Amino acid sequence: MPTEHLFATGAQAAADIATRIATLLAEGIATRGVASIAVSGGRSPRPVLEALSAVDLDWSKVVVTLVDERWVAPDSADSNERLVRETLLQGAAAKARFVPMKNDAADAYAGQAAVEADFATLPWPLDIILLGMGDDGHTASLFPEGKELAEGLASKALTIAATPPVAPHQRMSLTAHAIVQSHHIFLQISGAGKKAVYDRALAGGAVEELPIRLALLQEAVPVEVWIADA
Ligand SMILES: O=C1O[C@H](COP(=O)(O)O)[C@@H](O)[C@H](O)[C@H]1O
Repeated sequence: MPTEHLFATGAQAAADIATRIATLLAEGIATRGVASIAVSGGRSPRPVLEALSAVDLDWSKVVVTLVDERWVAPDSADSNERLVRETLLQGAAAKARFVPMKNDAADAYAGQAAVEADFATLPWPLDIILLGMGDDGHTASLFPEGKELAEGLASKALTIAATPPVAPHQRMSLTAHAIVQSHHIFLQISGAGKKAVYDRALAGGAVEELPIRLALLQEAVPVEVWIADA
C-alpha cells in the first residue's frame, strides 16, 4: 500500500514533495556520488520543480530527466523539457545534467532508438520517479486504450513511442519496466476527480483499465502519494 500524505492545497503538497525529493537527492549524492530524478510534465509538477530549484544541493551531481515528453519543439508551450528548463533548471540547479526525451527525428517512432540509447546511460535505478496521473488514469504517456499500452506494460525497453488516443502530440514515455526500476515512486493527486480515480485504481483491477495501477499495485518499489483537496 502506498504511503499517503494529505494536504488541503496543492501548494502545501508541492512544498512537502520538494522537501522530500531534496532529502533523497542529498542522500543519493552522499551514498552513490550521483542522484537522479525523472519528473512528469503537465500542470501538477510545476510548483514542485520551482520549489526544488531553490534547494541548496550539489546540483552538478544530479541527473534530471523526464517521465514522458510530447514530440514538440523544446520551445513549445506543450514541451515538458521547456517546463523543466523554466522551473527546475534555474540558478544553481542549472548545473544538473538534463537528459531530454526528444531529439531531432521527424516523429517519436523514428526518434525512439536514440532516446533509448541516451536513457541507457542514466544511473538506473533512478532515485525518484515523480509521476502524475490524468483523469483517465494514465500515467507517464501510458494511456488506457492506447495502441502502444500493452507494449508499454510488457516491454523490457526503458522507453516507448506512443500516440495518445485523444490527447494531442505523439509521445515518448518511460515503460512500466523503467518506472519500477527506481528507488522511490512519488505520485501527485489533486482535486476530488483525481482522488476518485486514485481510489478506484487502488481498489484493484486491470492495469490496462487504469495504467496508474502499474505503480500502485506493485510491491517492489515504495510508493508515496501526495493528495491535495484542491
Ligand atoms: O499528459 C500528461 O498528463 C499527466 C497529468 O498531467 P496534469 O496536467 O493533470 O498534472 C502527466 O503526468 C503527464 O506527464 C503528461 O504528459
